[in-house]
Amino acid sequence: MTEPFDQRMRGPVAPLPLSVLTGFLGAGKTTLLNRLVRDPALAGTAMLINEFGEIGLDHLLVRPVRDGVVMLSTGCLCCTVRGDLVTALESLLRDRDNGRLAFDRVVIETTGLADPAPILHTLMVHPYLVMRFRLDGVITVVDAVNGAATLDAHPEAVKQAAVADRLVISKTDLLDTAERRAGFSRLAARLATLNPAAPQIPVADAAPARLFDCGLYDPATKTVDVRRWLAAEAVAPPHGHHDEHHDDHDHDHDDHDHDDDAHDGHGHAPHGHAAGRNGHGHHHHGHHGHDPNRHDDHIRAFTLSTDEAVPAAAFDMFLELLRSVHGPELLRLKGIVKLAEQPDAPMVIHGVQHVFHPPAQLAAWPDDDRRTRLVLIVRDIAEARIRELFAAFLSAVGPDRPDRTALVDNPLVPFGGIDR
Ligand SMILES: Nc1nc2c(ncn2[C@@H]2O[C@H](COP(=O)(O)OP(=O)(O)OP(=O)(O)O)[C@@H](O)[C@H]2O)c(=O)[nH]1
Repeated sequence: MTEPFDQRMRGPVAPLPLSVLTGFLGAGKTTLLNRLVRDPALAGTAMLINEFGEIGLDHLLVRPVRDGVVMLSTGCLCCTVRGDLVTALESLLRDRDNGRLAFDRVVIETTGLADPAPILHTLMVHPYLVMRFRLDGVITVVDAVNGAATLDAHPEAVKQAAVADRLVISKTDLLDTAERRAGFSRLAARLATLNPAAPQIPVADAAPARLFDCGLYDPATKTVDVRRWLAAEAVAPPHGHHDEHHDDHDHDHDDHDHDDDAHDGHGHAPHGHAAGRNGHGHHHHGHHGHDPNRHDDHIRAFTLSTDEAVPAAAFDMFLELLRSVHGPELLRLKGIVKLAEQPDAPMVIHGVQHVFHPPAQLAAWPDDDRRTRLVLIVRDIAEARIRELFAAFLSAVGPDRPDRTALVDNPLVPFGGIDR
């Protein structure tokens, strides 16, 4: 049997699932959380609510039923209170360990302005927290009516959507005119382009079963579920010669029906959902683009996969180059990797920008698909460059080959200057 996420975590205390709930100001995070805390399925959930500004109104709204609500009122979670986040999580754990609080899940609601990356970083690199929590996923609330304008105006909002594991579409009840519905169709297509792997869940359907347990570890089966976690099938196949711009999209029909289950990749539906999208070969925005500098035109999701096993040292170098050269633009990377040294015990990796969760090695491949698969969400990096770099590090390329030597010797070269 495979062990949960990280075999080093074997021991008396299983890591607790932790979800990050984000979404721009006014998107409807608190409204959603208020509903969720009443759900019996979340009875054992501690909520951490980050407040922006001095007056903590949110805690008045969220029922303090579970005794697990902790307020962070020192400002924006992303920049000023990561220390507070650590302290708050540590104190939650202490209370739990001492029997003062009972909970088996944590949800952190960020402020609307927060860049979720530093929060994820805190959780991925803190030596104690990384042992006690496993990141279950990022849930991003997007307003069905105002979402598009928000994406246009705020790069943080685009990033929040791009790093999500689940997108919750709020205010769908306000889609009461043909114009709004048309606008929403475009928004949905736009979100599917930004983040094809994240199911879009109308808020009315946003039950705990569809929002939580999207991490690598599946509590239902008590095993890792790489396929569900990676959702690589939902991400568009290689775009061939296309570059990172999407201006070649000529479809204007909308195949995203958000009122049914087709978009929920959770549980048993992910493949139908993925196949439906992949049928189109690539994703399309619809025709909403009057601003050529839209933030999301800079973001794209794609997968790298190979049958070849890659030497651990070469893979490390590949990641190191990605991180050092394009860390800030590497919004998210998830993957399962076949190492040459141990091809039967794949490595699972997960990164947000330049920060990576400690890699976990699985005891065995979770299913028949034994390829290395990486899902990347990047901003302003040409997919072709990364494919080139990846190819250069595969085992077929000998360590003595000049192109790899050039890559290793000069990390600034590969994204610009390799002549092949
Ligand atoms: N009609 C409608 N209104 C909603 C919905 N969700 C939220 N709202 C309203 O939108 C406003 C903002 O909702 P909040 O839940 O406070 O949003 P938030 O994301 O927590 O906002 P911040 O804390 O400011 O970041 C409130 O007036 C809500 O009543 C929805 O699904 N439908």
